[in-house]
Amino acid sequence: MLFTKMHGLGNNYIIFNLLENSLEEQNLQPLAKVVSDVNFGIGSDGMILICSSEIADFRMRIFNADGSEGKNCGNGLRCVAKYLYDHMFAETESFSIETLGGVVKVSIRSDRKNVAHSVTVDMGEPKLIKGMIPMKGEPFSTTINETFSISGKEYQMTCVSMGNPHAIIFVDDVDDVPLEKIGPIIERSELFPERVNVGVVHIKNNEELHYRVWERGSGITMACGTGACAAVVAAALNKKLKKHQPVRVHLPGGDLEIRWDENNHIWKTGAAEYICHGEIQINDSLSRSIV
Ligand SMILES: N[C@H](CCC[C@H](N)C(=O)O)C(=O)O
Repeated sequence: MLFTKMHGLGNNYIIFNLLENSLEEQNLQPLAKVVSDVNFGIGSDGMILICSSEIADFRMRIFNADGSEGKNCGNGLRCVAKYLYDHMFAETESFSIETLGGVVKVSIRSDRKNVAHSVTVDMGEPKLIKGMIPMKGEPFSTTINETFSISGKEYQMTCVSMGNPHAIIFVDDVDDVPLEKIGPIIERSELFPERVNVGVVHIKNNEELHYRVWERGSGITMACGTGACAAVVAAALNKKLKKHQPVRVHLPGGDLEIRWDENNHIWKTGAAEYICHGEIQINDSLSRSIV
């Protein structure tokens, strides 16, 4: 099976294009763990399938490194958009992609230096009520800087869904937080029935913030596009940043520009790059591990 490995700010995915591979979509979920596992597969933060859609121009499915299916993936969307445009599946620079978290609109543009494409994605509207995150509690209430005690430690969290769930914690220094310790504890807390992505945020000034993530199903990654959107929403909800202004989000893998617009849509602009193309043989040992 042919694949393309791409990344958005270091958050990297193995992409299988089912528009040109005659692959059975439903049989591929177990492959996510195998291709993500460096010891056995190609090594990545997860796997993405490009599929046909009944309601949009294309459809994207995203699987985390542990094989769980995510409902959205901001960095993955930019990679898929660039791939579809570069490989002429998309005839125009703007098109729509269906995800489990909803349909998003993407637009490709060469960046100012005309060196590499940057991709702008309309990530749609953030969901703020507990029932939509989803998380335990009164389903129509929001979680803004609420204190929760998890495994004996208190965390002040603001929770946002960008089609996938994010718990945001404001800190003085994102690098001074043992995210590899608290991430899995919060991710698997009974507060979140579908688990949660955990992000720590430091507001640098009124136009910039730093963000680090422990991703649901993948652990620490270099960047998280939906998480960066959730971080900007949480900062505005906590009146740490003004709504509607562009915010530069600094992640370990690079920067994203995020804007929460006047129509309640979140816009994300950033790069998407190729890493390699290749072919994976579904031989006996591999097929044994994916059936
Ligand atoms: N781990 C996430 C999916 C990947 C999201 C992230 N890579 C992004 O760029 O948004 C989840 O299970 O919700």
